[in-house]
Amino acid sequence: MMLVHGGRVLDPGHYVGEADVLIGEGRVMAVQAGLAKRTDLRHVTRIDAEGLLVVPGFVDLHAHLREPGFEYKETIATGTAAAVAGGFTTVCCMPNTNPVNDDIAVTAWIIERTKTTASAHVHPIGAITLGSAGRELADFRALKQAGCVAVSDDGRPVMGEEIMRRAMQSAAELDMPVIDHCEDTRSSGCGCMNDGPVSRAMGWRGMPGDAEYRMIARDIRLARDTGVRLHIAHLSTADGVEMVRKAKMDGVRITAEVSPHHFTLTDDAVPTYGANAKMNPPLRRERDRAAVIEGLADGTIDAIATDHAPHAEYEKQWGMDWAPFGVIGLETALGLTLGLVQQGRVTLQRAMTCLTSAPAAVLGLPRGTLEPGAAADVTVIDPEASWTVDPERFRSKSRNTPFAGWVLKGQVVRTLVAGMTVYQRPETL
Ligand SMILES: NC(=O)N[C@@H](CC(=O)O)C(=O)O
Ligand SMILES: [Zn+2]
Ligand SMILES: [Zn+2]
Repeated sequence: MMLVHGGRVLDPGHYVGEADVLIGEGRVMAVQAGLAKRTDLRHVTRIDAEGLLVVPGFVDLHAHLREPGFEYKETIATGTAAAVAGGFTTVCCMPNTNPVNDDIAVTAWIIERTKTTASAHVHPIGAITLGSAGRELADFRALKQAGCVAVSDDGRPVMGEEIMRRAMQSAAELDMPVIDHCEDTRSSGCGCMNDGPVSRAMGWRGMPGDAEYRMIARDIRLARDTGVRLHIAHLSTADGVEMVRKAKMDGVRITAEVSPHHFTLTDDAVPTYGANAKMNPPLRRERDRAAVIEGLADGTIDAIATDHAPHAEYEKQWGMDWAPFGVIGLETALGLTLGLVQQGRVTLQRAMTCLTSAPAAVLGLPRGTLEPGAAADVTVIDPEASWTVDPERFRSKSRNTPFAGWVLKGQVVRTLVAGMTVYQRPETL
């Protein structure tokens, strides 16, 4: 048994206040004030959390762990090591690996690899179409049975309306969420950043915001027809937020996520950070950034997801036109999220909800909670600690972040997965 004592527990929806957390056999046994004083618990291993915040381990419902196939960018081992260093104890991994996770053999392989190499829970996401090529549906029933928690062709939008409709019908029957990378490639084409004054000033090809808008509009219509649970990935535009808000009011089963880079940066940052600020969807305008923050605050956007997308340094050196899209995010998500809290844009409770119980609820996972009986996945945070982002210290294999050198306030001190310490802040910081 183990006792995390003296901290301020913030378990969204269940418990907020000073309390001790008792852990046994990998599960939460009790969350209660005064446990540390009980004589029968005198000999239990203790973790001092005084002055610290104790929260459920974060759930990332959108990350790219790159294994199998792109082990030079990331592996399940390094990606989950980065996760727990960032306070995440559950990671859902996108299927754009090589081979694509469109087949139970790949799903089984990922789950097996997780057992032997991962420091966090990993839930695979299966592909919508074979090879994510947009032509033939994968076997969702088999993928679900093998352990996939959702389906997505993330990175490759499903352009064909008829195949997306059939995908949603099939997913609805199985009650599997469809995670939607909303991009109409007819307008985003070969762009490398947001279309607007900055792209024009730089002479870089733009990706207009309406590429997102058009796809969200189509898929809300299909979701309404099919009754599927539709989850919008990495929402980036004001118009997109408005559409999700309206669909929710209309009773469509829709949820959405935003990534820390989209609520922190705008396309004004692209000339400074270059390819390390190249991602899909691209950083947008200030109006869009304000809208996604507003959406987070009012519940239109359910969850914060990292879209951790590691790429090798040499690939990012190919420059704006040729570098692959994507930035890493597992190790900076907490600091950037707390930035919103420090600026008074969202409450601490809302921020923690968006990292824990809300993403778990989107996928129906029994995680992101400290309720007695739940797995003892616990993150201990020092909300006052300021630290400088140094990509050389990342656990991730990749370094592609625009936040190098940024000073963030709020740091993970310790992470437990199923009651075991899997990360501890290094002494020398
Ligand atoms: N977000 C990105 O810019 N890149 C992702 C794909 C994706 O999430 O669409 C990747 O796999 O690198
Ligand atoms: Zn995507
Ligand atoms: Zn992604």
